[in-house]
Amino acid sequence: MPRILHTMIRVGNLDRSIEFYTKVLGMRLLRREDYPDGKFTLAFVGYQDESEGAVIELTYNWGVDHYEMGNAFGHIAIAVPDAKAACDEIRARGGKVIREAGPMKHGTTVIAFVEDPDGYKIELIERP
Ligand SMILES: C[C@@H](O)C(=O)SC[C@H](NC(=O)CC[C@H](N)C(=O)O)C(=O)NCC(=O)O
Ligand code: NI
Repeated sequence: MPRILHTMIRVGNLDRSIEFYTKVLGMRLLRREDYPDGKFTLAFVGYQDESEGAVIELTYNWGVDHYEMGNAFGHIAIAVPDAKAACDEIRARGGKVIREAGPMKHGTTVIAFVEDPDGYKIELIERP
């Protein structure tokens, strides 16, 4: 049965991103690998091992500290038991909440949005 393994995002500062995904969002750094021939480093972060759940692949191209975000990519979604409490905790840990918890526009699902250090959007979806 195929399954989603990871979503890859390019980041401008790997340590900054690892710090955010582990310390602010509570993920684990699962593995980090340098590819000197390609001048890039990969770091995988997530809540479960890669054999158990989808993860985020942080790609750092050496010397590239900024990417144009454009308007096509949407977000990565995380399930949380209480979206408001999650926003409060993320703020307390220094994270940036860009959309407070509440029912989504045109719908009823309770969501919130957080922005990562590069400006990628992380959606918190309330799943009690
Ligand atoms: C169900 C949950 O996973 C969602 O992502 S719905 C969130 C909702 N999405 C949209 O409105 C998509 C259309 C929009 N025009 C777009 O291109 O992003 C959303 O972002 N709602 C915003 C809000 O504040 O509720
Ligand atoms: Ni979504």
